[in-house]
Amino acid sequence: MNLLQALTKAGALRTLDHALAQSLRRLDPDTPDSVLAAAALASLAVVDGHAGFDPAEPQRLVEAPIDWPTPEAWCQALESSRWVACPQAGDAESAADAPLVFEHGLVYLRRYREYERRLAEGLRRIGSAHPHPREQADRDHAQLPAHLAELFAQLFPDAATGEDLQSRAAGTALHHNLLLVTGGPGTGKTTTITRMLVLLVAQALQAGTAPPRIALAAPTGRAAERMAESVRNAVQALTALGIDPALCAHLPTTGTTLHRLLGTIPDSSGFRHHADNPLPLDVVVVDEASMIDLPLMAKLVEAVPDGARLVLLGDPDQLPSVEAGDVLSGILEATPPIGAAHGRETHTPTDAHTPAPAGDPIHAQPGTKPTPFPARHIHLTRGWRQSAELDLAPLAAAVREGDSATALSLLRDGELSGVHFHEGNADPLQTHREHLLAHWASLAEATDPAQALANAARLRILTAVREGPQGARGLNVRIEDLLAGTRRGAGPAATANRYFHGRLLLITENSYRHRLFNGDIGICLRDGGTLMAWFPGDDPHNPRPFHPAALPAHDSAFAMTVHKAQGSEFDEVWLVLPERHNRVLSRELLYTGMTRARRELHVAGSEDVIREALSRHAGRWSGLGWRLGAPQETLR
Ligand SMILES: Nc1ncnc2c1ncn2[C@@H]1O[C@H](COP(=O)(O)OP(=O)(O)OP(=O)(O)O)[C@@H](O)[C@H]1O
Repeated sequence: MNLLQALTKAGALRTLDHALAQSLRRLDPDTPDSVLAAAALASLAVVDGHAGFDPAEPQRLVEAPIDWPTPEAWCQALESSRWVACPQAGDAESAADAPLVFEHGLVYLRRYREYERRLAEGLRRIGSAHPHPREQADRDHAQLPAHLAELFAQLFPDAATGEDLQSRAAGTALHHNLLLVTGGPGTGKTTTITRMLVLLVAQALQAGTAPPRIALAAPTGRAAERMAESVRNAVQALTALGIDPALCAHLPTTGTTLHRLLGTIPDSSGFRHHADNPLPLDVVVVDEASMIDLPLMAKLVEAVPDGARLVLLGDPDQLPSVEAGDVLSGILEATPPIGAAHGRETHTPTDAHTPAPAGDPIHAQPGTKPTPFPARHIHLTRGWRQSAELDLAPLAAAVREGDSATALSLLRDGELSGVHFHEGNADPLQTHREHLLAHWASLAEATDPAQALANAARLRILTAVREGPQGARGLNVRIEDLLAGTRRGAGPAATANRYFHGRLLLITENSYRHRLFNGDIGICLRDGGTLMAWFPGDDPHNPRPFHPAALPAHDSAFAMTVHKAQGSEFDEVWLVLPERHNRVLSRELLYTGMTRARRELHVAGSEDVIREALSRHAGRWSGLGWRLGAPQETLR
């Protein structure tokens, strides 16, 4: 049995992966089996979130016992195949007639390799333009013109200590066009960026130029809404600090999704804004950057005009994007954080104003220094969001570090306020039925869709997996059956009566036509005789109604996977882990699930599964870090 047959027999491939391999075989019957299998696996890798596939570690993609070729033999077959391009340089476009690219140890579908190349090129373009050439000598706020230095001190009273990373971030942002601000929940990313925006406005007004055109964006509607709300709160706090309200008035008060920002085109994955029709903006601030996949980030970066700023905010310890990429990790690999950041690398770049000409960082001539990636990164570590109700920080830190002994002891001690461990409980829907059901049943009492959507965010079951007894799909079916039982004159089972008053829905594919996107959550409400599904719109007070039959692909959302919950927060989270280890479990998954909780966290799972999950990283295959010139030791 050859490799492709073995993969098919093991059920490892999707129809699409197999079809790709078969079409190459039809075009050239002499194509070696290992090349056909690599094509199928490169296609499969994308749905698993990878940019490409590593023939040296096929077991990471397919767990079934397969007699894999040796990496050397596989690489050799790939390099000599007519279907596989092996570009000479990371920034060279690959041959259009080869559907596969083999580069730096990864086999890519050409389209994804090109996204990666274009993204790297776009990031370098943004980062290497200097916002204010005449100020290039100014390295930090200490050298700001007096009027700005005064405002800076007002905005960042702790700056004088020299230890305050928030002021470092803002000071850096004044002089660099590509900035990454990372940190866990509540470390002040949005607060810092709001203050930085005030500085940029003041800088422009002082120079007698128009205030910068600023956009706040995020990958999902909910995340965009949360970001705008945080900015509005931060602005309020500034007004209280005595900052001139006229400056704050130039800041945006609403957020938008990346799709909306770029301008969706019905029934197309292209956008209205691109390199030839760039965004009419001077500053683009994007939150939840860890959720952005490779194609979307490439399109965003290409649409950022020359000379504009791009600020990416995110939590690098969260799960990578559901779709192909792990883009934020790749960028961070090439951009170590500036300044002291507990437990992380410290690095103060000396290249702050070295112009960074375009060029291949990897294949530079011997003796020449690779061009440093022209981005700046500040990692914020101090948690500012004090909640008397939920003391999550010590647990989140242990999970992030993969320290299962500490995580388990914190969970078992029960001393963290708001954190509850249901050890060995595989079915909270059984053990805590009344409490959980009371919440979902109450959703049917709302008559106002905006209120119903807000209430829905009070509690959520989050799962690691979709299938199986602890999977989101099975739990939703059971919850719907239970709810059908609680409704008066329930009639047919909920499963038969798919759309019922109070049903929560989760969109599972992007629909540009509806402006509904993967991960959006809505609620079915009956108004008179008509049942409509309501989803958040641009204005949180005015959700948009859809006829359920007209919706793009969707599921129920009483329980949902942690992956789908990225970018959302819920007052009470029930994190339900599978009984047995599953390869999707990782420390990033647990960390992301736990940090979705605002007031109360319940974890249901066993010691073995938690230990196993914390021993694994949710790493993805990606060549972005390498392409951006990351040092070998920082590449995952
Ligand atoms: N320097 C500061 N001084 C006082 N309070 C601060 C400071 N920085 C942030 N905060 C407060 O901490 C809270 C969280 O800040 P912010 O929303 O900016 O964090 P974040 O990192 O963007 O959080 P998330 O990732 O959850 O969106 C806010 O209430 C904010 O007012």
